[in-house]
Amino acid sequence: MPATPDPDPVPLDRVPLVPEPLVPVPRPPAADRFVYAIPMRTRFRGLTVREGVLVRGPAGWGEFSPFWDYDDEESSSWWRAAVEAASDGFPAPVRDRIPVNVTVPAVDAETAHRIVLGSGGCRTAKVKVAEPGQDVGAEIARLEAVRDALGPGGAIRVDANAAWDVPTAVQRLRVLDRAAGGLEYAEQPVASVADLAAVRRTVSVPIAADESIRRAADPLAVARAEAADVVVLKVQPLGGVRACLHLAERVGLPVVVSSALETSVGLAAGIALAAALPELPYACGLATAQLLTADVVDVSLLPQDGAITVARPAPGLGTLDAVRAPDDVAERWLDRLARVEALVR
Ligand SMILES: O=C(O)CCC(=O)C1=CC=C[C@@H](O)[C@@H]1C(=O)O
Ligand SMILES: [Mg+2]
Repeated sequence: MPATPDPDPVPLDRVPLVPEPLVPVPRPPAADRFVYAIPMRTRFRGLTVREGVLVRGPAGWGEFSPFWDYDDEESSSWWRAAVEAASDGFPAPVRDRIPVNVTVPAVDAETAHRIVLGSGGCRTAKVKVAEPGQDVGAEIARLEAVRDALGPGGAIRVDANAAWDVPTAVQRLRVLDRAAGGLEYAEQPVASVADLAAVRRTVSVPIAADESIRRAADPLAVARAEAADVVVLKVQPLGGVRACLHLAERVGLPVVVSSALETSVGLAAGIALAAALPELPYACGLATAQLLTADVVDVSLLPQDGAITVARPAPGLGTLDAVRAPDDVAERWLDRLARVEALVR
C-alpha cells in the first residue's frame, strides 16, 4: 500500500527564511490537501470516526467530507462547497452570534442529561430518535431527561432521519410530544415529500425537512407540497453558502442551518451561512464539534451562553498532525476526491 502521498512541493511562502531548526517540527500538510480522521465521542449517524479532506486555497480552508453513502455524483455538491470556502470565502455576515442547539445522540437518559448540562448554555436541544434497535421507552426516557436538564423554557426538537412510515410517525410524535413537554418541531419523520405532507396534515407538531432538501433532485418540492414548516440547510450537501442563501430565498419557508458533522473548518461555512441569512428564527445545529474527540483547529467553534461567535478558525500545524488519517484512509479519500473533481471539471 503506497505511503501517504508525498506533500506537494512546499510553496514559496512556506520556504523557511532561516535554516530549519535541529528539532524536527511538524511538517506542514501537503500544500493544499489534508485528510483527517477523528474519533467520535459517541456513535452518531452510524459513525464512530469522522473522516474528510481539508483543502486550502487563496481564501482559506474548506472541507470536503461527504458521508460514504453519498456517491461521487452526489458528492460533487460537497466539493463545490469546499471549493467556495477555499477560493471565494464567505458572504458578509449580518450578525456576529449564532444561537445553536445541542445535539443529543441516541444515548441513555443519564448521558443525555449530562450532554445538555454540558452544552455551553444551549437553550435548544435536538434529540435523535428512531435509532435502529431502540424502542419508544428509550426515547421517552431520553426526552424526559433532556426536558429536565433544559427546564420548562427550553426548546426540544427530534430527528427521526426518515425512519418511520406515516402511521408510526403520527402515533410516535404524539407520544414524544408529551414526553418532551412539547416539541419545537420534528425533523424528517418520514422519507418522502408526500408522506411528510401527510404527517404534517395530521399532527400538531411542526415538521422540518432535512433529507427531503439535501438529497432531493428538487428541494423546492417540499414547499410546493406544503410538506414542512421549516427547512434544514446543510452547506456541504447543498453546494455551498451562496447556494444555500439562494435556496433560502426561493423556498419561502423559515430555515435552520445544521452541520454535516464537520470539523471546525467545515462548521465555519455553516456559521457563515447562519451569519448571512436575513432571518434566523431557530437555533442552529452547529454545535457538533462537541461530538468529536478532537479538531483540526486550536480553538473549536463551540457554544458559550448558547451561541457561537462568528469566526473562521484556521488549522494549526500541531492540530493537523494529531488528526492525520492513516495512509490507507488518506488514499481512499484522495482517490474519491480525484473522481469527484473529474466529474465537476
Ligand atoms: O442538527 C443538528 O443538531 C446536528 C447535525 C445533525 O443532526 C446531523 C448531521 C448530519 C447528518 C445527520 O446525522 C444529522 C441530521 O440528520 O441532521
Ligand atoms: Mg436531520
